[in-house]
This record gives sequence, structure tokens and C-alpha cells, in this order.
Amino acid sequence: MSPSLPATDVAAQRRQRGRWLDARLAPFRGRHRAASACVVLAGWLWIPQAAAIAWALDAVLFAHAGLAALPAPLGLLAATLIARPLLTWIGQRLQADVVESVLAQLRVGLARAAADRGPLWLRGQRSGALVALSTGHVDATAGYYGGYLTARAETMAVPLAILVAVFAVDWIVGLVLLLTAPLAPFFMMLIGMGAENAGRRQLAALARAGAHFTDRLRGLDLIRVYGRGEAELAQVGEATETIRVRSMRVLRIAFLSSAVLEFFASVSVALVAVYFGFTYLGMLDLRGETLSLSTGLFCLLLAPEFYAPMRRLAANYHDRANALAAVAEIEATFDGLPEIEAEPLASRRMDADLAEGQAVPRPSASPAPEPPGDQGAKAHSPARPLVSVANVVLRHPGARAPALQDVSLQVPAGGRLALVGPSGSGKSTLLDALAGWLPAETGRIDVAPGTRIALASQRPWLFHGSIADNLRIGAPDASDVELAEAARVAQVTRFAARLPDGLDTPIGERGFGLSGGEARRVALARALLRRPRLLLLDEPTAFLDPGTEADLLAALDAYLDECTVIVATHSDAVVAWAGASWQVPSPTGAAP
Ligand SMILES: Nc1ncnc2c1ncn2[C@@H]1O[C@H](COP(=O)(O)OP(=O)(O)OP(=O)(O)O)[C@@H](O)[C@H]1O
Repeated sequence: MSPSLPATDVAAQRRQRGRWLDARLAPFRGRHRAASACVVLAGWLWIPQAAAIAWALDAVLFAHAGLAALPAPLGLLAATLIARPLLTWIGQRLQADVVESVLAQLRVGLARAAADRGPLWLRGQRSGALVALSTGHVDATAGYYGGYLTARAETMAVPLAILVAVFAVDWIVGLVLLLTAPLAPFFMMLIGMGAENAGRRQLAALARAGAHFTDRLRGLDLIRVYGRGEAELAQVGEATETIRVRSMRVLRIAFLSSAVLEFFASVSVALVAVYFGFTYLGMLDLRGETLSLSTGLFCLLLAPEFYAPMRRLAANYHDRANALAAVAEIEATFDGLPEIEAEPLASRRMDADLAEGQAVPRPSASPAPEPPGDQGAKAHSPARPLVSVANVVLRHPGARAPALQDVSLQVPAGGRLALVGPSGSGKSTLLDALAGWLPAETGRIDVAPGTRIALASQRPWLFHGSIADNLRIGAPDASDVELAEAARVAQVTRFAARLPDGLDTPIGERGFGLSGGEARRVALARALLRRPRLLLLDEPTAFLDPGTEADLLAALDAYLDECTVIVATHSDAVVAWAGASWQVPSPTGAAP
């Protein structure tokens, strides 16, 4: 949220964020309504309960009606004593269930939104900050769904019913309640102004500190080597102190506002008590008729409960501000409010190393060049190019100049092409675009529809788990034989055979325990295991000795069959293996 926005825009933004928060509740609306209904019903039942208490005491103490008059009020009292806690318990259980469901859906939705932004967007994010989004920020909305919404339903229904009941027996007390009621919304408005900003600052500090801490943990070896331990510790200390100060600010607003409301509620109840006291003592006669004990007791019992829902709403009001602050931070990270569907994440693929199918955006108007005379040919027929790139300009998000200008090339199905050119000339960028990760600024990229694509990138991500687990990510249903075959072809077996448990040997995050070349071979095996129709390889032999490189290329030859391969490389052996090469043009557009 930009501080320079006009007030109307800020209000509109806040309304939009509120609607986004409420939309998350849609799949659980039924349970949420049932929970609110239970709480409201429990609130309403306080009226007959207070009436029963007042009625019973009046009968025993003043009317001296004897035990015969008691069964009716005591029966009503017993019924409400059982019903109210039961309804409250059911309401709270349902509410807790709704909160857990909404939060789980939000976490899944945010993870999916991050995955949908694509690997290039993800590479530009700080993982610690993304983790904070689905933990701290999502948790910050719990109070809104759990406390605020229920308290709001209660506030709309319960005080009104109490007011009607009180007016029915004593209009003066009714008037006192009516006149003091607007205090709560007034103070809530005051709280709302400061609480949301304080909440946003606290969440932003939390995300920054989380990201900082994760980054530093990852680079711990570097920090030690350069002797930066103490300085980094001081920075972590500073970040934590900022969180402490900002959290205290949020708490201060919450406590102050609650205290002010408690004060006014107590004063209002005291006013009612003083009025009854003076009336009973005969010092005040505003009613013009005698006041029975049951009327006074009934009103005195109801008065605190008149304010109770409003006090709860006020106490939960900063939860709403916190939730809006969390949504504002989510909006800033995703550059807009992400779509969140109520669909299990497991049904979608999120592997950043692998792309499937035809996912390449084509912004320009020119159609893909058709080879003459083969209009009726099938997508994978050798005559028709599987990959066609026409006059494409590629620019990284936020980059000043395009990484690649006016690229045109075609690769037939089953063909191989080596991309060659100096470091930084844009080979990896082109592979990213072919995988569908980077849209073309102009021009067209066409990959035959339904083509299964796999990309083994230069910096593959390996997860904590066994080598086999890492291979199976792209093809969870692959058999052991297929897995062993892919590992053999990618020359993974060569080093895995020396490890204690072979392919079942655990490796750490980011391939800890493997050399750079070994990690790349695991990524290659992972790509092969998917049995792609189009295999995109980024310097697959960069760290290999000539002998291993030759073995790898020979094994690939036998394994790949009809698979189309586009490989970025600096190796003459790989260029020779591919049989065709394409020189990446220099940034001026002229191929050397
Ligand atoms: N996310 C990014 N944002 C901006 N510029 C980028 C980004 N990633 C890469 N670049 C730039 O794009 C250009 C091409 O990079 P690319 O990684 O495609 O080169 P490459 O030919 O694959 O190099 P190498 O042979 O070293 O792997 C480089 O100038 C690089 O600095």
C-alpha cells in the first residue's frame, strides 16, 4: 500500500482485501453460519436465564410464595444452564474447524500461487519471506475468522434482543443502554486506524527477519570463511529487536483499546446500578411506579451482557486489522491478490526443474512458419518442426535490455540441436523460454501441442531425501527398473555404486553430499525418467572428465530414441554428438 494514495483509494483497497479474506470462507460458509448461530442462540438464551434467576429470587425473597412457585423458574434456569454451555461448545468447535480449514486452504493456495508464478519469479524471491507468508501471515488471519466474525454476528443480534427485553420492563435502563451503545463502534474505529498500520509493519519486519535468517543459515559456511560471524549475529539481533518493538506496538494498541472499552462498559453498568439503588432507596422516582426486585435484578443481570459482545468485537477488532495487514503484505509479494481455489495441491505439479506440455506463451501475431505440403501431417511427424521459434525477443523481468534479440530457429521432431555461444550470451534464457517459464516479448515460440518437456537446468534443486526420491519427483510411478536405467544412462550409478546405500543414500538440501557434476547428473536422470518428447539440457557435461562425458553421450544415444534434444553447451564433444548447432547471436543481433 502506497502511503501517497488518496484516502478513497486506500478505503477501496481495504474493502477489496476484506472481500478477498471473506471469499476464503466461501467453501466453509455452512459450518461458519452454524457456528455463529450457536453463539447467537447462546447469547439470546441469557435473557430467559436472567428472567428465571430474577423470577426465582423474587418468589422466594419477596413474594414468599413457597416452594410451589419454584419449579417453573428453576426448570427454565436448568434448561438454559444446560443449553447455553452446550451451544457455546458446539459453536466453538465448529468455529475452530472452520479456522483450521480456511488456514489450510490459504497455505495451499499461497504455495500454488507461488508455483504458478513460475520458476523465474520464484528465483527472484527470498525463500524465508515466502515461508513467512504461509506461516506468520496466514496465522495472522486466524483471529479474524475465529474471533472477529463470530463476535460481529453476536454484536448484530444479541445486544438488540437484550435492548428489546430491557425496554419491555424498564424504558429508562433501555435508554441508558441505547445511549451508551455507540461508544464501542467509536472506539473500534479509532483502534482500526492505528492497528492495521502497526500490524503491517510488524508482519513486514517478521518476513524480513525470516528471509534474512534463512539466507544467512544457507551461507553459514561463507560467513565463517570470511569471519563475518559476529557482524551477522548483530544483524540478526537487530532484526529480532525490531520485531519485538513492533509486536509491542501492536499489543499496546490492542490492550489500550480494550481497557478503554472495558472502562466505558463498566461505567454504563454502574450507571444502571446507581439508578436502581437510588430508586429502591426512594431517592429517585423517574418511573412513576414502584420498582419490583425482579425488574431491577433482570435489568442488572442483562446490562453487562449487553456490552459483552461489543467488548468481544472490540477485542477482536485488531485481529481484523492484523488480517488486513497480512493480506496487504501478500498482495505486495504477489503484486496483486492471488486467486485461491479450494482444490488439493497434490493434484498439481510444482517441480521447478521440469515443465510439462505446451506452456509457452505467444504474444505476437505472426503464425508459425508451416513447411510446404505437410498441412495434414501429425504433430510429431519428422517433417514438421517440433519446436519453432520465430523472430523472438527475450527479456528478463525488470531487465533494461533484452537477453536475446530476433531469434528464429526450428528443430524437427527427433532432432538434436546444440546451442553454442559465449558465457552470458543467452543460452539458458532460451531454454527457459522453450520450457515456458519466460514469455517472449515479441515473436512466437511454438512447441507441438501435448509435447512432454523436461529441463535439466544448470543449478538443479535437489531436496533432502534419497537420490531415488529425488529422481522420482518427476515420475512418481516409475518402476525400479526404469529408475535404475535412467540412473545408469545419466552416469549416476557410476558414483552411487560407491555410496553406502547406492541410490537409496540420503542427500541433503541443495544436493549436499554430492559434487556439482554429480548433482547435475541426478538432475539429468530425473529429467530422463519422465520420458520426455522434448529434452532441454543446460550444460549437462560441464563438470565431467572427457571419459565420463563420452560414456554419458553414448548412453544417451541409445536411450533417447525419438526424443528431441536441445542442449546448451561449451563442449565440442556435445556439439558433435548433437550433429547440429546454433550459434546464439551477439546482443547486437548479428551472429558472429
Ligand atoms: N533473472 C535475470 N534478470 C536479468 N538478467 C538476467 C537474469 N538471468 C540472466 N540474466 C542475464 O541474461 C543474460 C543471458 O544469461 P544466460 O544465463 O542465458 O546466459 P548463458 O549463455 O546461458 O551463459 P552461460 O554459458 O554462462 O550459462 C546474461 O547477461 C545475464 O546476466
